[in-house]
Amino acid sequence: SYTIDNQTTVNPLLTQMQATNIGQTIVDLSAITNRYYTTTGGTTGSNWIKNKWTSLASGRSNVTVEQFTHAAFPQKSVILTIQGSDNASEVVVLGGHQDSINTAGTTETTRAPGADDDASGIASLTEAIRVMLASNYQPRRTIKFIAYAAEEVGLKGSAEIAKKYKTDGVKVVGVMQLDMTNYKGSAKDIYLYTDYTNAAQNTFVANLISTYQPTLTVGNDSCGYGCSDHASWHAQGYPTSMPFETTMNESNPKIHGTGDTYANMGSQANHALKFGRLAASFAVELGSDGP
Ligand SMILES: N[C@H](Cc1ccc(I)cc1)C(=O)NO
Ligand SMILES: [Zn+2]
Ligand SMILES: [Zn+2]
Repeated sequence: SYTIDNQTTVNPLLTQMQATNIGQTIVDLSAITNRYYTTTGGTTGSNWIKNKWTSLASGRSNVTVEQFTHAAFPQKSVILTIQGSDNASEVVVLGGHQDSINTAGTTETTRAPGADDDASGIASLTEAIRVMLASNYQPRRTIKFIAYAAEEVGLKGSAEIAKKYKTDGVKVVGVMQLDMTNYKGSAKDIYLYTDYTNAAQNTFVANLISTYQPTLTVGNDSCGYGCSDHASWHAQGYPTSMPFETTMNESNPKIHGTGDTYANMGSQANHALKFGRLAASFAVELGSDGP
């Protein structure tokens, strides 16, 4: 049941979240030459996220950060887990992908900043993690934040993780994907994608926006293919949602090349803040439900 009843917990978190923090994470990640799944930059990016999330988790006994070793490639996904209290067997997943690509061909030295695609999603999630942990929030369900490896080359990281969770019988009650959150290319603020997602959960996400960010406008669109990691979870039968930055037709033309930079998004992260706040409200509202 998608009840929205944690305003006293959620509202203070949203006011603490800052676009400048999100912007700094985008700058730091996009400074790496590339974050391609087979280069040293791809490993550097994975380690950067691990170190960042580990520092946010310091002092919290029920929070762990791990790197997930993938069978077929060197870039490791990063998973931060906030262990639940009395409903810990039910798991809420929020993710974005850490890898970047230059479709002209990505080698060790090819520049692929990936500021929007998808440093912005990782940065939105990181700011949600920061305020949730700083406030000592304790969920009843378990909450996992995942920085997926190798999305650009066929959703490889999320496919391996989602399959493992299904095989292991993990009860994932909801998944949110943040892929590209900082390019404001369309009239409305947040577009909820309707393919490879769950309609009931999408309605819940729309209600989260109207409850916690009432000035924002919401639209719908569809990709027409498995356009990001939510499709990996959907394929395993889990409920997913993908709030996206624009309509399909107005998507960021600079992605997958040297032009996907923070500067080309106005050197600010105001759009990404909306998605970070949505992630925090999704995590707390779903994470606070008992058995
Ligand atoms: N294909 C996706 C980007 C992408 C996703 C959705 C839409 I609409 C437009 C573009 C990708 O490159 N993800 O990393
Ligand atoms: Zn991409
Ligand atoms: Zn992407």
